[in-house]
Parts: sequence; C-alpha cells; structure tokens
Amino acid sequence: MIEMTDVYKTYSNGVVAINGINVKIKTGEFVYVVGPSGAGKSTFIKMMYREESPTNGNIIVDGVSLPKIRNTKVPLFRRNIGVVFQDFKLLPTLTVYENVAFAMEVIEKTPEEIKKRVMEVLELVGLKHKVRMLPTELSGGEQQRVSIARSIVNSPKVVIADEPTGNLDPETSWEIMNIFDEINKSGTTIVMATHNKDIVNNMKHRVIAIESGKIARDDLRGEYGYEA
Ligand SMILES: Nc1ncnc2c1ncn2[C@@H]1O[C@H](COP(=O)(O)OP(=O)(O)OP(=O)(O)O)[C@@H](O)[C@H]1O
Repeated sequence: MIEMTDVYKTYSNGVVAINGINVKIKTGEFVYVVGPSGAGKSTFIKMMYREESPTNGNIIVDGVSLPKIRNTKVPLFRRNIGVVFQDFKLLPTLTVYENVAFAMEVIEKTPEEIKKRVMEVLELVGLKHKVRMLPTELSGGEQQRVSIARSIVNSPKVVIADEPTGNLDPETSWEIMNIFDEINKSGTTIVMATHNKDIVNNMKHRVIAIESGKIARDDLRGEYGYEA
C-alpha cells in the first residue's frame, strides 16, 4: 500500500528531516509513528499524502509513484487518502454536516449519495445528533470526530493522522482511538504519528520509531519506548 525506497528530505533551509528511509506498509495495517520531537515524524507522514516531496528516493502510495505525479494530479490522488490533524482543521462557518459533506461535494457526488453517506459516517463517529451545530459549539473530542468523519467520507484506502489525540484529554483520546480501531477493522490502512505512550503501549499495533530522520525501530505489536 505504501512503499518508501531510499527516501531523503532536506528542507530549503538545509535541515535534513529524513535521512534514508526504506519501509513498506501493507494494506490493512495499523502503524504508529513515534519518536522524539523534531525526529522527522511529521515530515515522514506528510510525504505520504504529498504535502511534502522527498529530495531523493521514491514513494509509492496505492500504486501511485508520488515524486512523478504532476501537481494537477494531486487532488485526484488525495481522494484515496484521509487526513486527520491534531488541530482538527474544520471550516468554522460550516455546520458539522456541511464540513463532512464538503469533501463529497468537491468530487461532485449527487445530493442523494452525499446525504446517505454523510449521515452514515456521522453515525459511525457518534455525532448524528449534532449535525446542525458549528465547530465552535463542540468539544475538542467532538470536533475530532467530525474531522475523522470527513477523512473517511469518501472511503479512502488509507487514513493518515498526525497526533490526532494531541489536544485531547486521556478519556477522550481513548474514545477517538476506538473509532480509529473500528475504521481499521473495516480494512482501512492507518498511519498515525503520536506522542501518546499510554495508547501505543495498550492498543498494540506496529510501531515505527524515527530518530534523526532514520528508522530506529520497526516492531509488530511494538512499544512506545520513550518517556512520556
Ligand atoms: N517546513 C519546514 N521547513 C524547514 N524545516 C522544517 C520544516 N518542517 C519541519 N522542519 C524541520 O525538520 C525536522 C523534522 O521535523 P518534523 O516536524 O518532521 O518532526 P516531528 O518528529 O514531527 O516533530 P514533533 O514531534 O515535534 O512534531 C525538524 O528539525 C524541523 O525543525
């Protein structure tokens, strides 16, 4: 599903963020990306949805070689990828329903398809009763649920999440993790950068540890391995 071969990334200011990474992630896997602050985790996952491009090396996601595709083809490629951020990134003037529907409107689904699917994903994340609310009227955990609903509404093959529980309290973080687990059980590949030791050590999945831009560990059912 995701394959990186000899990937390097140096930012324009000269910082070497990724320093030679080879990795394969199979369809249906759930992978945590851990490591110290500044180790390169965000850069690693941003390259998977072509938010950043490698300076060297190849990245194939769902059969698409990312360094080779034109910028104009990026939106088409991203239809197969759901992205979830630490700070939710919801559109503040749109309701819960509209925030999720928007992702389907841009790819020109019919109003009937949109209504059915949006209600389906909002039910999955437990927010069917809050469809008319604005993001500012929701708790952090509820906003993250909306953002997860938006990420999966077009049935992507991969969901990439950058510290999705970083702004949430421990109990809410677990609720959000249970939703990711459900999504993974339905066959969707999940790649998640996280600093949450408790979650990584208790909801066991593959752990890729990045240190100084390299893979320091890669263990199936691994441990967080750092102090919280
Ligand atoms: N757009 C950018 N331009 C220049 N340098 C950058 C940019 N983004 C990240 N960096 C640098 O690249 C290195 C890796 O950053 P990255 O955000 O990938 O680390 P991280 O492991 O996700 O860190 P954190 O856990 O703190 O989020 C850091 O030294 C960072 O300062």
